[in-house]
Amino acid sequence: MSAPCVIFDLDGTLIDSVPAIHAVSNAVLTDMGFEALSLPMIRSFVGKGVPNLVRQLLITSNEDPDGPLFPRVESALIARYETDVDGNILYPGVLEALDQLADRGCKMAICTNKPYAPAEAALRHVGLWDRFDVVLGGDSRPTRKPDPEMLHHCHVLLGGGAMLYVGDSEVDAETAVNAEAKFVLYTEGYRQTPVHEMPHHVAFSDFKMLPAIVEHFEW
Ligand SMILES: O=C(O)COP(=O)(O)O
Ligand SMILES: [Mg+2]
Repeated sequence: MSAPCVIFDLDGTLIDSVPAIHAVSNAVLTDMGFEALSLPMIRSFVGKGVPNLVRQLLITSNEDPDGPLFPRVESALIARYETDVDGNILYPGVLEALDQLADRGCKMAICTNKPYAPAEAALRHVGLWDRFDVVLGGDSRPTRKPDPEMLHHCHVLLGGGAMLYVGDSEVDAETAVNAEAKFVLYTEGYRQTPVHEMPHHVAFSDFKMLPAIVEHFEW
């Protein structure tokens, strides 16, 4: 069988981006006179894109998520999101795993709910920008995950054929179910649900394991 395409989620899958999102969120909140929030709390807001993050920041700050503060917080957050990239940290073994998958002939893509521009900035920061054939962000398509359209579109842009989707969260598992895609769960990201309660085909905790999972996947 020819090498499958491998489509990756970004936040909590290839990079630990919560330190960056935490710093950006707290800079925006404190600039506006609100209290800073803890890192675990911010982590629980990541996975559904910027609109959800902004809503959660406002709700936690006792503000109306549908009120006039929404666009102000959203634009302040997006402005910083692209520049404050230092807190994006590559998970161990990712580069080596991507090298091995590329050597095996796998086409690879990113399908993230993070908007495209900060996704590009984070990928450049960790040295991954030139590793992917396609990058789609949360604002690249009319809808975002868990709507399957984004994953389907990414797959089409890669040229179709056998495909594995690799992600860390409940949103990714739901997207894979909606897309009827084979889902490989990275267990060390931001999920809040026990692994056995998340629909997945294979789970792994160390990127060293990923090339063998792709090689021996039972279709
Ligand atoms: O920005 C987010 O909310 C999540 O991004 P992800 O889809 O890469 O996990
Ligand atoms: Mg994720």
